[in-house]
Amino acid sequence: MGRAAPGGSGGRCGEFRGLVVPGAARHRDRRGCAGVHAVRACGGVGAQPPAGGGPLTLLEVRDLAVTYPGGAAAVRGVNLSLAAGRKLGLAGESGCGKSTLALALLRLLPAGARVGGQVLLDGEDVLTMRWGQVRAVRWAGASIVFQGAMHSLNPVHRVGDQIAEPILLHRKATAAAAKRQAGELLVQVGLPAARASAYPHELSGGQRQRVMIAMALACDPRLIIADEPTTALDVMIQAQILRLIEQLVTDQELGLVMISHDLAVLADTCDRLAVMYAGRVVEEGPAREVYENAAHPYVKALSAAFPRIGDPESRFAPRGLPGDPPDPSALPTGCTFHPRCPAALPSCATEDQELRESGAARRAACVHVRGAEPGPAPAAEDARSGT
Ligand SMILES: Nc1ncnc2c1ncn2[C@@H]1O[C@H](COP(=O)(O)OP(=O)(O)OP(=O)(O)O)[C@@H](O)[C@H]1O
Repeated sequence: MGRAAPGGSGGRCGEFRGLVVPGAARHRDRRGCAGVHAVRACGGVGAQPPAGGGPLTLLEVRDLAVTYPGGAAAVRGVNLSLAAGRKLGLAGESGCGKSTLALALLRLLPAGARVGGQVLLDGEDVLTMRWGQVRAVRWAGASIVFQGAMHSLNPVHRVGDQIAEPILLHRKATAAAAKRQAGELLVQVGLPAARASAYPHELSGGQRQRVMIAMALACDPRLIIADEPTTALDVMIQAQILRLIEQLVTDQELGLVMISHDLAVLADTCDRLAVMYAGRVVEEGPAREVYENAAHPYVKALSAAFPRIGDPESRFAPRGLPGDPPDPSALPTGCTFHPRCPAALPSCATEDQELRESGAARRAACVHVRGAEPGPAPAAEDARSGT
């Protein structure tokens, strides 16, 4: 494994919420900067467009691996690709490595975590950028919305000030301009601008999550990473927040990586779905197809665990998956799912499986999937056509 992660910042606002997508040819800017020059002026670094002149892949994750001190292999060889304006869902049981992957994308892992592979944002490898460069470009390219807004917002600062802070820091805006923009952002996420003067405890859970989304949008990112953004919310508010995120992604042509343990939510919200088990992606493809017709036994079991409207059997008796995910510091040999797999063959205890084609723009890592030879992740453009 490669590099040790620099110390993660647990700090608030300007310290921890984003990375610029450098050289963004189509970078939009609503608040003071324009185009690639603006990205540079705001701290970004330039990247050349692809030689063939094809569409820019917004995010490309290559062979990403993360091991925590003590040997927990939390992410193992993950490849993902995302184009602007597309939504990728990342699912899996608790402990399968979803949040670790999200933190690795933004170089927010705790000190001591070992990271290997590449995280390319518009072609620039975030993992090899100088630390100062990463800090310099945070917020304006990619930003993250964490679950549990109450814990992410500072309870003693007004929400408007918290939204304005990254604008002040990274846009070098005046206090008056940052305040005005914070109000505009609140309106954009469906709250009155006057709520800027509220403290977090004066808002409902759904309103706080809207504030978090406003903060994530503060510096015009091109990529949003939403880690369980609706976990603590009731179903009605959850639906509103999901629609809001979807609308923002579509209207502003952002890329979205949404993390959830809830396959049904991801199938509803995202174009593509990648399901992780024990640190690896075990199935990937068009979201609704993967959810409704999974190829991997783990994904089949996971999707059967959710009740479906119109399917009385599943509605009244959603099936669980016996057993627990393995300890990432003592993974089983062969296919890591084999101890729990209802379809395991004797060879699964010794032979690992790589992702291979399991249908149009679909891949799964299972001995029962008899597709083409294992290959790289579909390119962003394939991902577009696969939905
Ligand atoms: N700082 C850490 N040090 C050591 N191990 C860690 C650390 N953070 C996470 N892990 C381990 O890495 C594995 C993956 O954890 P991670 O939080 O990424 O999973 P997850 O899929 O996001 O789970 P959840 O859905 O519960 O948030 C787990 O086994 C966890 O115990």
